[in-house]
Amino acid sequence: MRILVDIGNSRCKSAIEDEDGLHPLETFAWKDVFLHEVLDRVWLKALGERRPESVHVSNVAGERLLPNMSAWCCDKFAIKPIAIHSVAEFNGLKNAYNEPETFGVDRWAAMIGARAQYSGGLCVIDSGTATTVDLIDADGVHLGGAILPGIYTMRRSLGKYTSALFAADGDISPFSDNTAGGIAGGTGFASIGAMERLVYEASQRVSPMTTIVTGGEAKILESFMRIPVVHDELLVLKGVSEMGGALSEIELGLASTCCDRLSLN
Ligand SMILES: Nc1ncnc2c1ncn2[C@@H]1O[C@H](COP(=O)(O)OP(=O)(O)O)[C@@H](O)[C@H]1O
Ligand SMILES: CC(C)(COP(=O)(O)O)[C@@H](O)C(=O)NCCC(=O)O
Ligand SMILES: [K+]
Repeated sequence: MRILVDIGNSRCKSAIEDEDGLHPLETFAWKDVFLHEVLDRVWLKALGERRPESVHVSNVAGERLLPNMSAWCCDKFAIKPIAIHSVAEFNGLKNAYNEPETFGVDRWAAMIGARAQYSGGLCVIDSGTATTVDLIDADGVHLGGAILPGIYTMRRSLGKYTSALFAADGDISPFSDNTAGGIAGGTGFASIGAMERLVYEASQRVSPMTTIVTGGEAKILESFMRIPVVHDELLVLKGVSEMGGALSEIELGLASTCCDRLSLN
């Protein structure tokens, strides 16, 4: 049994993976919490008497959360989480970046998760703190992607860079008679409109193509976009599972050893 983790710039998503598949755990906005309290409550409770063989992590939040998570895992499980990385090629998926390690590992995991489930051309949209759109042809060649602010981030940036505006998370409708509604609608449609245009551009290059949406804003995109999309909340974690599963026993043994604990002995 393994724990799979997706640390984004705002929230931490995780799941237990056992012989029955993936069991998603409670998502939390990690900047607002004491990590050990959340992990005690969420992970230990879900595990019961069980302990994971490994913890695999996709992390795009730098050093802000993972070191504390590692310390907690060493303390509770005597294992160190294994961070996965973007590489040039995995299971026939070819990274478009000349410097593959600079490609967001959550994007890489999402594409791998998509390819594990669908064949043919794929357009993968991951909308969270940032929104990313990545295009893969039927041969597994990644044709590149686009990055824009997520809806939540657009709203907060208006609050930050103007005197009179604020972050407004209301209903998305195109025309409003008040500031909050105007911000909610404008930023919502900025994202929805950008997605429709980028999916159009994608379909001019790759056809037929399945469009998959994931991330905290995926429900909004799914309900407003005027083109068929598949919504998969677990896309990144599924990719983490694929990549973690491909590590050799030796790599697993070395990487999951809890170094701090060993050095104490
Ligand atoms: N406290 C919070 N901080 C940031 N985002 C939040 C918070 N609470 C809810 N959200 C929502 O969660 C979304 C982030 O989704 P997610 O895909 O998990 O992002 P990331 O992978 O970038 O952490 C935001 O776009 C916003 O709608
Ligand atoms: C684009 C991202 C910030 C998205 O992060 P998220 O919204 O999931 O927190 C992340 O994938 C990242 O830091 N990427 C590195 C740059 C790149 O992919 O080109
Ligand atoms: K994202």
